Amino acid sequence: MTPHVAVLIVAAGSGTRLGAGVPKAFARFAGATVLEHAVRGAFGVGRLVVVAPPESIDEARAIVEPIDPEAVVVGGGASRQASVAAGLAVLEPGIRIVLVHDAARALTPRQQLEAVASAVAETGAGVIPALPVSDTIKLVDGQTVLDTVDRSRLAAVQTPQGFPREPLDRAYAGATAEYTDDAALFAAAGGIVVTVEGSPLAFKITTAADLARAEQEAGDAVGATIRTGVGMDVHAYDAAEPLWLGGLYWPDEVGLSGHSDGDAMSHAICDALLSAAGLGDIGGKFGTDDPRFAGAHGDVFIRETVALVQGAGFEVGNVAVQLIANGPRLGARRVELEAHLSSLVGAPVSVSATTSDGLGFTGKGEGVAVIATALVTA
Ligand SMILES: Nc1ccn([C@@H]2O[C@H](COP(=O)(O)OP(=O)(O)OP(=O)(O)O)[C@@H](O)[C@H]2O)c(=O)n1
Ligand SMILES: C[C@](O)(CO)[C@H](O)COP(=O)(O)O
Repeated sequence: MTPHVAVLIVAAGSGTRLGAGVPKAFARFAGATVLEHAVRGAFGVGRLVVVAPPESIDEARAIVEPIDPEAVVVGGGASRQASVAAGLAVLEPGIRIVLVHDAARALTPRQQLEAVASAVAETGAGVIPALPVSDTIKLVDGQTVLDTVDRSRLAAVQTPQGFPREPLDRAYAGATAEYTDDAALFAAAGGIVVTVEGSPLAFKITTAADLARAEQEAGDAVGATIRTGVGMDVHAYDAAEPLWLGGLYWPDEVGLSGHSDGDAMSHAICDALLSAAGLGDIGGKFGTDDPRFAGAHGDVFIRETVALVQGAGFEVGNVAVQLIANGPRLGARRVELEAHLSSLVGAPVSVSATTSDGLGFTGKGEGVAVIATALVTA
């Protein structure tokens, strides 16, 4: 995750044109709400702020927090613009780039969010994804056609719309009119806006037909390729070593021995990811004879592994990992551990722990075992 980027997902609309009987963010397709799909698609790109219908903040939190425990959820306003303003008001001071994103564009590829953030960092301008217009466009008065518009100069624009934070804050603070998108408001305040290529998958769910299309697109994606993988690692305790587990340092805990830092949790995650992508295992990719990895911390292995998995054409869906050991006790740091691993993997990582009831080497306190599973899609 890039710590100075925020993704502000506006989800406070009523969804009148959809007519689902619930606010559009809570309408469902492909087994999840519109909001859940949108948050999963944006997770890991930056700090998440979700703007929800004010009367349904708890319902929104119950959807958002299992995916990103650090996300902030606030109530929105009567217009999209007011909802964006409510989200901007709670951004942390360190945020320098803001991506404003419609929850209603729930299937937007993560690459589109990353491309917009990179383009804002490179250009310092407002950046919006756009697609060419494929229909012939007419200027009409009622049913009378007045003219044919030159479509080569038209673009249909999507979200996320990305901006440097300070000029965006200023533009919102000074806005005196309602705009249908953030780029128009930013440009009205004197900001420069450029486009990057949008994606057909970033279409806005507006009507019932759009929701049916989302169902079909999500089904097609699932039908494409889904793979799971499993990984396991074991390390012996070594009281002379510091403890590194899950990429975190654990002061006052007995360490683990190993060629690297003995971080069995990170290594099991790498094996699960490599197994899911059909890329072999950690021993084959980062051999003990490779001096680059002698003493390396777990985050080095996880980053390299995720790059290999992505290079093979896969996106990580999620990872689940279980520690089997007498110690350390994870409870007090589980949220921190999950957030850290999730940001390394770029997808949700859930962590659990158990003991083996005094049986075997983990039960006798000789070492730890860690099992991980991973899901990837292509
Ligand atoms: N007061 C509002 C209005 C809209 N939005 C959000 O802005 C995005 C684009 O709005 P749109 O798709 O037009 O949603 P609705 O306003 O809900 O739709 P409708 O006009 O049909 O009621 C959506 O993610 C919507 O939740 C919002 O956060 N607050
Ligand atoms: C921001 C937006 O999604 C860009 O296309 C769009 O303007 C919002 O649409 P709305 O229906 O007017 O809220």
